[in-house]
Amino acid sequence: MENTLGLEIIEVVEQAAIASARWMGKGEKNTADQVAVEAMRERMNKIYMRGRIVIGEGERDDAPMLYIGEEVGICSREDAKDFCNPDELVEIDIAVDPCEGTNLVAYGQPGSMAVLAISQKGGLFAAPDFYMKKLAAPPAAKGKVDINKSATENLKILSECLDRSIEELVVVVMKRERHNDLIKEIRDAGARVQLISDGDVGAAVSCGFAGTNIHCLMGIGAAPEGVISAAAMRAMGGHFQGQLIYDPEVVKTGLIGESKQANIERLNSMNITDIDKVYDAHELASGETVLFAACGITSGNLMQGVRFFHGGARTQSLVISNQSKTARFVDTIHMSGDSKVVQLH
Ligand SMILES: O=C(COP(=O)(O)O)[C@@H](O)[C@H](O)[C@H](O)[C@H](O)COP(=O)(O)O
Ligand SMILES: [Mn+2]
Ligand SMILES: [Mn+2]
Repeated sequence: MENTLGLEIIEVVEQAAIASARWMGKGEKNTADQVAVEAMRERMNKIYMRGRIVIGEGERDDAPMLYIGEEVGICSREDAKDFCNPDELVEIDIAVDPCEGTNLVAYGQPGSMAVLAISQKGGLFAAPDFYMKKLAAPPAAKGKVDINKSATENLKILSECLDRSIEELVVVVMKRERHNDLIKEIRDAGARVQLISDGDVGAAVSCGFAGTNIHCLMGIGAAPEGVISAAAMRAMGGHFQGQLIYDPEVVKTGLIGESKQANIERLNSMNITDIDKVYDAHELASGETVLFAACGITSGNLMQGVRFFHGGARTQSLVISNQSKTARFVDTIHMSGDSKVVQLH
């Protein structure tokens, strides 16, 4: 699966990032999102595959979505039998966030990306559009930190695993009212907090790499983003745990359904009966092959954002594969038809 898809999915995230980056700093988050969705869909539909979107986006804010259940790829077309041999066909599931950090793009802030995760059919947890409590940490702390432990305990464990003092640790937390106590606890324990307004996929994946100066992600973000983050961490051997949050009182933003009871019923109707289950990366991204691909829209810890020149653009992407055990950074110059200049820097 990886060999045939690897290069093409880079182009999928590249095209989404380029489209969205044209709206960087324009204050129009829905447009930045919509153009990314359209570019991602258009490029995915040119791939020789039968793909199904298991995680799309847009339910929360009526954004234009690659909708859940949407079939993508040449081999999903009605006339697919003319091009695709069913015996050779691999059916894949895809989780997408064409513009992760729409606010970041709209306001020209760092850390936005076009991102997706791919696995065999059934290989990605079809997370509902709920919130998720998350804990991400470097490979050295995998299975040692635990979302059921307090932040203070986890920081002690992390400090031992990474062989550095708690004061030398940086924990990313989304700046939300719901995290006020968590932030205080982390600071009281001696660690430093990096507050982000949006974009917890980038923060989670940053924990997987030494040298990003991010050692942990704690707190509550969205569940779909949790699955995409888990795919990356599964592929690179980092720690990721997620627990669905269904009580609006905990989330505080109010964007989580009408009531706790209604949310529980919704989860049950989706066959999620163990509603407090803590999922690890292998459960959220359980397929034999897991691929994660992202392309920077605005620059962040992991990737540079899109840089335009005379109609062309330069992008930086990251593809992580559990099969080849690679984290591949891809730097691409996209030349427009009549480029007079192919800009190197
Ligand atoms: O920041 C985020 C926004 O994602 P997007 O809508 O694709 O631009 C995500 O990274 C967060 O995980 C999540 O969506 C957020 O925490 C949920 O929103 P909020 O209610 O503002 O906390
Ligand atoms: Mn997102
Ligand atoms: Mn998004």
